[in-house]
Amino acid sequence: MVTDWEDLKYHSGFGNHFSSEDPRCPNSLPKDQNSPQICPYGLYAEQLSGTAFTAPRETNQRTWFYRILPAVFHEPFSPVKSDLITNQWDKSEPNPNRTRWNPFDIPSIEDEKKDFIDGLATVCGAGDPCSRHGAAISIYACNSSMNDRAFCNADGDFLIVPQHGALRITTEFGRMLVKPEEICVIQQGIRFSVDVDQPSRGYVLEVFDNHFRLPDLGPIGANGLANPRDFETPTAWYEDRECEFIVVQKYQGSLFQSKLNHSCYDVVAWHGNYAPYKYDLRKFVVVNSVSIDHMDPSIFTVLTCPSLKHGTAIADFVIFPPRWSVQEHTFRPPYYHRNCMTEFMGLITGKYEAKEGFQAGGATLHSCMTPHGPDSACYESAIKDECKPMRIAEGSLAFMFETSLSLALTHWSMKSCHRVDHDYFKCWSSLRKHFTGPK
Ligand SMILES: O=C(O)Cc1cc(O)ccc1O
Ligand SMILES: [Fe+2]
Repeated sequence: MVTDWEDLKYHSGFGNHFSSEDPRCPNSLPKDQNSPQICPYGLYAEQLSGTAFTAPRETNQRTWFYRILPAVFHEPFSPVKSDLITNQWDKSEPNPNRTRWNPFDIPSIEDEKKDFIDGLATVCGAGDPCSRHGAAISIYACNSSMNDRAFCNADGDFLIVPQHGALRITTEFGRMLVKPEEICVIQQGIRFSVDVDQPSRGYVLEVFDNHFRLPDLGPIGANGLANPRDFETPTAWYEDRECEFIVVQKYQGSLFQSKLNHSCYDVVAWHGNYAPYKYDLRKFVVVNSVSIDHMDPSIFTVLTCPSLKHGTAIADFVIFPPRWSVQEHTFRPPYYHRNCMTEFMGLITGKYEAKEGFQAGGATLHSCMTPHGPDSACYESAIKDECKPMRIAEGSLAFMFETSLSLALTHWSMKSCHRVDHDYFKCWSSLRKHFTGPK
């Protein structure tokens, strides 16, 4: 069947309990119960648990699939070698330096065919999927589609930020088109395949502890930042296709593969609240100071993965969208700072206000307590600013993965990708004294 991905229908809302049927099979969802003796259309019922059975009701997440064959129908897993994906940090030398990467290479199809799985490389991370605590940040750079191959992450949830090229993502729940300036979340255990039309690149944040949720709004009130109704979840779609199909599963930081004799996208209907979603970052409602001073970037939090320490995230996903800047007699760019959290930044498009030389498709890492802030040119210009209302970051979109974990860097990111900008520290080397001395 030919799909027009631009016309796909989605369910709207964050964290809702959805009911979804492929329109080709009306009434395929069982009525009034999850496990009838025989399901409609002779489907198999299968539960996917995203939280412990006994998790409190407000956090409990699970989905019921009604599928042609249950996922259990597969050959045993065998290991797949992967040099680029890792969740083992003990081989890394600690390195507190401010690090900047020039745009990560996108492989040309003439050189080497690479799909989303082949093109996924870990940049940094901490913790461990075995103890279910930690996070990892990766880059994907690929040029071909995952034909009859699916990926399934048993270790945690993926938040995917496309930077170049749209992703056509097929999941067990249905399909979603995710373009640059949109993001998607595909949770632990959900099988998905990524198709691309052109060489493509983006960023991935993986969390092991918990699922992402919307941040609390506190005194902001009931509206603002990312509004729940703007999150979109795929609607049921299936194919009944016999073929040689491979599922690649990441488990304890290593890859394994297993063969099926059919497409794993055979879910005719599903219901539940454990489901992937996408979000258009242009819909974010920006809140900021309208009097004086620079607010902390937590006001730009789209999604947060909380830790057990109240108010402290395993990882926040924060964006720096185009907005009005109106604060008076204020140093408007980001302040100089040292942070107990670690900040990884990426640039989807345009420029980042506080830094020359930060390029779209590249990244920066400012590790915990490593000093950073605007470059010298930004400082000199901001202290002379007339502070009139003005648009900032027009046509630009930067983001930050901010984590309470202290991240270790991989050999790939520091050496073999050859993208580290060794002159990054020079951004600050022409800072000069402005001290006027005692009167
Ligand atoms: O370091 C950065 O560029 C990110 C950042 C932006 C900001 O406006 C305030 C604090 C902060 O860490
Ligand atoms: Fe910062």
